[in-house]
Amino acid sequence: MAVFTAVSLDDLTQWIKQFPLGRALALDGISSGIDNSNFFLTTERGEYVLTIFENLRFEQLPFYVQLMRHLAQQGIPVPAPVPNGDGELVVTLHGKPAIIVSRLSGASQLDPQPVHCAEVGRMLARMHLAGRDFELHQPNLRGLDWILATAPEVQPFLSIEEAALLRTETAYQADFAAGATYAALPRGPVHADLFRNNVMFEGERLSGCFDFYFAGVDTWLFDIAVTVNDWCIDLATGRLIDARVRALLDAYHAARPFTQEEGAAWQPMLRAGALRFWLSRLYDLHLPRAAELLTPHDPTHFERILRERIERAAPQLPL
Ligand SMILES: Nc1ncnc2c1ncn2[C@@H]1O[C@H](COP(=O)(O)OP(=O)(O)OP(=O)(O)O)[C@@H](O)[C@H]1O
Ligand SMILES: N[C@@H](CCO)C(=O)O
Repeated sequence: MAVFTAVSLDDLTQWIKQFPLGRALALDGISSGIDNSNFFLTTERGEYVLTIFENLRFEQLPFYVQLMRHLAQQGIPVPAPVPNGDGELVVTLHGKPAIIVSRLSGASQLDPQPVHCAEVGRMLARMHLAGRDFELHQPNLRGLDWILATAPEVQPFLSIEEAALLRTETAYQADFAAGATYAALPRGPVHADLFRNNVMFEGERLSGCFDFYFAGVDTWLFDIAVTVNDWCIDLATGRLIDARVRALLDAYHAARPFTQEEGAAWQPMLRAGALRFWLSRLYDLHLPRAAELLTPHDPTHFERILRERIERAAPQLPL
């Protein structure tokens, strides 16, 4: 279940009048998702998604919502937020921040083939380029600073082997991020959570991506590493599947060519992407928020991926 705030069609009768969407005709709770309450909303004007934010506050939302608007305006297939009559994108519903966005067509592709990975790579490159002139700035809130602050908090819950891996990898990433190669990497707004469940396909064509609530400014390569670590692996072992990696990277490179520095940073960045999700999953498992309602994701999946990336070289970036 993933509707934490109950909303009925009756609740929307007055509320929806602030939007240029006509009357609300149907409202269906969406069962997937672990952070927010989401509903498919049909109005006289079309199909939308209503999101009520359960954890993010008003002041935390402009970066994410404006970024979606900016990207949608540039033709990237992301949900477009609908402004109300006063031009506001985030409004109150049942005392919580809420938005209405356009509904994307398609369905998740949970068994991706190289053709799907190529679509994801092409879209990610276009998204990075389209974000270059986005004016708001927020760092990646799950970046290195967060990793360095959070690792000590989970250390007491770990086995000796896990604790050693977390310590050595955190030190490795801090060292890598202090170097000249890292400093030269191109940066901008990144999605930072572009997993299979956040992308829609119609057949072999990518029809959209969503869930921008981990977006922030970081290196583009970090975003690519996070994406490859989910789309291009054998889920059971975490091992990279070369044909998928090649397809994703070649398609990305065709739209936004990689730099020499990115080539040099690729292997460490794949490790950074794995470390970030291993740590957030460890944190959610061992230090859940008081109001956490759903089962946390399995951290050992990303521990396996991290060990794999350390032990086995990944295909190089095309340069
Ligand atoms: N704009 C959209 N168009 C079509 N479907 C959408 C849209 N936004 C969300 N959905 C659907 O709602 C589901 C939940 O959305 P989302 O993943 O953003 O929720 P969440 O609670 O933030 O999830 P999580 O944090 O677990 O990824 C998605 O899996 C998707 O099926
Ligand atoms: N993609 C994250 C969940 C938050 O969206 C994970 O797999 O840990």
